[in-house]
Amino acid sequence: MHFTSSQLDAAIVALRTILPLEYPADAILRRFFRDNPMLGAQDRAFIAEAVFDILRHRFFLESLVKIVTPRALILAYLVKLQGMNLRELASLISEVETKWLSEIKAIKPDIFPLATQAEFPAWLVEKLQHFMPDTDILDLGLSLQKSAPLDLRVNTILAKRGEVLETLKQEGINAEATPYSPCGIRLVGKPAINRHALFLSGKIEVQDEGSQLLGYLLAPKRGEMVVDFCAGAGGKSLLLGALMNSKGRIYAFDVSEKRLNNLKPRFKRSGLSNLHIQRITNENDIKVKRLAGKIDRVLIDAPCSGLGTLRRNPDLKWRQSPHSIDELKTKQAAILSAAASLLKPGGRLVYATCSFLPEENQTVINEFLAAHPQFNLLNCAELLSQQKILLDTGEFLQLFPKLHQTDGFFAAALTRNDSAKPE
Ligand SMILES: C[S@@+](CC[C@H](N)C(=O)[O-])C[C@H]1O[C@@H](n2cnc3c(N)ncnc32)[C@H](O)[C@@H]1O
Repeated sequence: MHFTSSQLDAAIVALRTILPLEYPADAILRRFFRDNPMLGAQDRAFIAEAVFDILRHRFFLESLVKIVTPRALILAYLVKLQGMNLRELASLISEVETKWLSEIKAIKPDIFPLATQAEFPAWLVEKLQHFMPDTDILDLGLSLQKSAPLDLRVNTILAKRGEVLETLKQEGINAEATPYSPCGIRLVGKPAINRHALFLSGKIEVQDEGSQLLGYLLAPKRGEMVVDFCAGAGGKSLLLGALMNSKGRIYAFDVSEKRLNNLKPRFKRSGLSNLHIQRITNENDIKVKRLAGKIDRVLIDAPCSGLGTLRRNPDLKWRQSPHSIDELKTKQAAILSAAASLLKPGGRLVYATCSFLPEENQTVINEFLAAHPQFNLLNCAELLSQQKILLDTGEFLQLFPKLHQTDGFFAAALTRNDSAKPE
């Protein structure tokens, strides 16, 4: 790799801008690129990769550095993670830096405590130790230090997966069908897919395979009434619409106008006509109450810590805390309880998070079931096998990057007993 001093300087400024982590790293980086239009495509690619890799390995890199500065982190990254040798850097670094970098060259992560090796903050290791042995914590941490693949969802309203794979192949884009999701494609590498004709024509969307499986777990049928309670930018609403062949009605609810606005252009591209996008003020909004007992399928993609997406959002480790997780638990329980009241007897509800913490997952579900005896748990492995998806993680769906090459999703499926009257 030919590496220039201007690339080094730009990466240092980018990292300095991001490191306070007051906002999501990807949003700050996007703004940084907007404010620095003179950076070329190669510079941007280098900076983005360096910044995210440094965040993924920040605890290790910081333990190699005497005084933590953006420059020291980038130099340690180049030598330790990019394997750059000191001769390549000679014209860019001082004598003191050369000496320090040669001293750290042989240091391996395994001499450090578990939290550093796993790249988890101490509070998270402590939480995980309640239900996982240290070897599993390390495995989980290591799997989340890798960068995530780019997964696509074929919009089956407009295209077939085989056709899309063929088109990508003809263009030299290396891609394969995902192992579980019937409409998923996994790319090798990261081509700029959002400028591709398949994307612009609505035939494909970017969506992690794990996220796609949530749609198959809900399995909405044509003509049904469906609610995507925390629709956000609508990744899952669009999949639900395609599974329903655009027949029936989907309400895409969210409290965030901004996120719902991001759904609008995607909806336009999708060829769907059955999506009703509605902002709600909170989970008890009158728009929600009006639909009580009328809905066949409810998806709750709950606001969560996002720790299962650390491959993509490594900065979440510093943006979450035991306190924020306590607050999320309360919010998740309130949303689950409000959204469940929408369900018709015999209907299906899927509660999902991209977290691997039981307190955001099993605990929320178990407490809900204890307080709402008219709801029963359904077995996720059986529901998926009804969709011809052979993936058995037990009664809950629980996905891990190391085992499934997806983000760390959790899902539970519930049904309301036929005999129960809506609340
Ligand atoms: C995990 S994100 C959803 C992502 C989205 N389903 C997708 O596939 O792109 C959680 C969403 O919950 C929304 N949210 C937070 N509190 C809410 C509430 N009380 N009612 C409905 N949505 C809420 C957030 O604005 C956020 O968009």
